[in-house]
Amino acid sequence: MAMAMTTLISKTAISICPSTTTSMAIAFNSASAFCPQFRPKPTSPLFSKPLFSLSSRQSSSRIINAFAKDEFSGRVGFLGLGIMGSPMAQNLIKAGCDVTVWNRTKSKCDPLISLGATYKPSPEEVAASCDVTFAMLADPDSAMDVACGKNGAANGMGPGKGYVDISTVDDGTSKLISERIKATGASFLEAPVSGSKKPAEDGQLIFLTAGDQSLYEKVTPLLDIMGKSKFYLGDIGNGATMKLVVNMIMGSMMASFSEGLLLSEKVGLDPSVLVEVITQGAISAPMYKLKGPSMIQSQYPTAFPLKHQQKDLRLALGLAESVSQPIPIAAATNELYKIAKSRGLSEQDFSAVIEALKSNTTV
Ligand SMILES: NC(=O)C1=CN([C@@H]2O[C@H](COP(=O)(O)OP(=O)(O)OC[C@H]3O[C@@H](n4cnc5c(N)ncnc54)[C@H](OP(=O)(O)O)[C@@H]3O)[C@@H](O)[C@H]2O)C=CC1
Ligand SMILES: O=CC(=O)O
Repeated sequence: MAMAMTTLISKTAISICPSTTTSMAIAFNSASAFCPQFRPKPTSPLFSKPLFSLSSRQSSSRIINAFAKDEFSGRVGFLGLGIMGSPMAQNLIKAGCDVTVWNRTKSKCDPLISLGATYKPSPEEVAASCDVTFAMLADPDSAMDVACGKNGAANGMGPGKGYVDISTVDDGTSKLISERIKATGASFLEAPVSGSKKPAEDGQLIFLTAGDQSLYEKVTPLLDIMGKSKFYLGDIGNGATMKLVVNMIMGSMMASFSEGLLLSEKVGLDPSVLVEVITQGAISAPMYKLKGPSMIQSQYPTAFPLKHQQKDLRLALGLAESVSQPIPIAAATNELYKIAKSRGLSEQDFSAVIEALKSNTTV
């Protein structure tokens, strides 16, 4: 399994052509055919990337491939317009894509309709009217329901179409959705994202994709509008599990950071100084500087809802169980998020987990 993944990754890496001015120009002209106002993101000369990922700039050869095949005429569906789905769909519209939207709570479609999106009253009708449909749903149940339920997207899928599920779910759910979509003759790609509300707004997400490689290639220009990089990880399930491992680590980091902030305060240190010290050292992570100051003020403006972080920990525990891997730190962390949920903090940012460590929750 590990061997197979490595092979795939290196094949992907080998297939990247070096970007030249000419090839980039051809690529961007082709992308413009899909989304007329498509503009490449400026790339920093200092930008560094892992060997096996594709930054927007490097994937120019794939943009050419996608349009040379001309299998999609460019109608893009988007299902699920929450914290993440809304800005992602907005970026597609702003890039000039022909976007059709649906959301369970219809009012969340209105700002996108104002920007030029078309509305359809069910996932089935979105899928039927689009060439590729993205889905950004809360959890495994909603992802399954929107894809495979009554009036679900699968009913509108068929040969030549593609379904890209970007929700964070477990590999089992992703495989079930894939089977249902592929039974219609359509292609399926799982593509959960790393990066939160702000990266979604800024088109700076990281896509963790797996499934039909031809669909990956076709939607490359769209992923490049919404994100800064993407990984193609091979078989269905690999993207979902990579996302769960990343979020398992993130949840534990936040819990540990919370303990540190509270301990420093209790022993008479200034927690803001702790944040500065961490920021300058080897354990620095953008998250600490971003969330620390508001956590110290007991403010948790929602970027990544705490209920979703707990869902990801729960799914990571299931994943670890399936391969008998002990993850005691994640297990303890999950309990902390459950306490936070029981204190009514589900809809707040996941940094509100710090409240579970306080004797009296005041939020
Ligand atoms: N926020 C973040 O920082 C990140 C989130 N993620 C993941 O992305 C996904 C979406 O997250 P986010 O946008 O933050 O979440 P939100 O809670 O803001 O949005 C969830 C979306 O799912 C829809 N939904 C929920 N339940 C159902 C259902 N039963 N049937 C149909 N639709 C449903 C909601 O519809 P409605 O509006 O009607 O409630 C909404 O569109 C999650 O899997 C999350 O783990 C990944 C990376 C970052
Ligand atoms: O899933 C959350 C994120 O920040 O990534």
